Amino acid sequence: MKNGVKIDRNNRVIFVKDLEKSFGELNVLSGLNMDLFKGENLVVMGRSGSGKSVLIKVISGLLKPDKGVVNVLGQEVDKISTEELQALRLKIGFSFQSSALYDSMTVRENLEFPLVRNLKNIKSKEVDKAIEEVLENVDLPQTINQLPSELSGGQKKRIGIARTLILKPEIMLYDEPTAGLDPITSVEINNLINEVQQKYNTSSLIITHDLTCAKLTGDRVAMIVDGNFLTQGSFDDVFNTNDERIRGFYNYNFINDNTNKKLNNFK
Ligand SMILES: Nc1ncnc2c1ncn2[C@@H]1O[C@H](COP(=O)(O)OP(=O)(O)OP(=O)(O)O)[C@@H](O)[C@H]1O
Repeated sequence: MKNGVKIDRNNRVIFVKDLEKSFGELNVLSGLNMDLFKGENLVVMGRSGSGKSVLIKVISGLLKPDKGVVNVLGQEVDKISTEELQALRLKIGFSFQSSALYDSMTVRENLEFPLVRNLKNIKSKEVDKAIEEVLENVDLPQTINQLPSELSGGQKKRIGIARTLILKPEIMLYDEPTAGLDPITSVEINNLINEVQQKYNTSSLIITHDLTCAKLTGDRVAMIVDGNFLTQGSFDDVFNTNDERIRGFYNYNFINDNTNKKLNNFK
């Protein structure tokens, strides 16, 4: 148990079995198996082009698998209707690098948008309450009337996460949550990911190259090599290995990012 978070290993919110996905001659995922348990943060790492984003896209129904089972909250994403998939997606929060805020809208308007678009009958009092609550939870209530241009990179990221959380998703998918942030802000975002896990009881899949992020947020870390998870376990279990493919990933990360190294030693 991490920070009072309970992981229910009898409840798999996502399970992927023997997943295969190719593009022409390129085999990206070849028989991948994955479980995400209720309340768990699972970090998926792997070299650029190893198929991490493809995995997220298959799980969210944006790409069809060639073979295998992809079950999300009890439903097989490639077998359900478009309407069912839309309803399922409402239970999944996407925090992608591309999910930028609308520049011409205030923080309030940015947060209001997903609510009124997805919950047609919501009353304005409920909207106000939800906005207030989510801003408290990301620790930015004072920004409510500001424009994105008036926020720091870290604040924008927090509001982006708030915009996802406002629909109270059961699963969060984070794609490179700390990319482009300075090391201190990255640690703040990592802490926020853990707070979200606690406060919203979400299960999260976190795709990252950032070892500090993996160490701080991951209850379990999995490494994709050659289209499948080569290994998975605690951060220390995964990286405490002589396997050159994993040692290489680890060493390369530190050689190329001394700040991460300092932060990691600091923990
Ligand atoms: N729609 C597509 N059509 C053709 N090839 C694709 C498509 N989507 C992904 N690929 C290929 O699949 C491979 C895996 O891509 P993916 O984006 O999943 O990598 P990644 O592990 O997320 O990389 P990065 O860490 O750089 O984001 C790449 O070689 C990519 O070019």
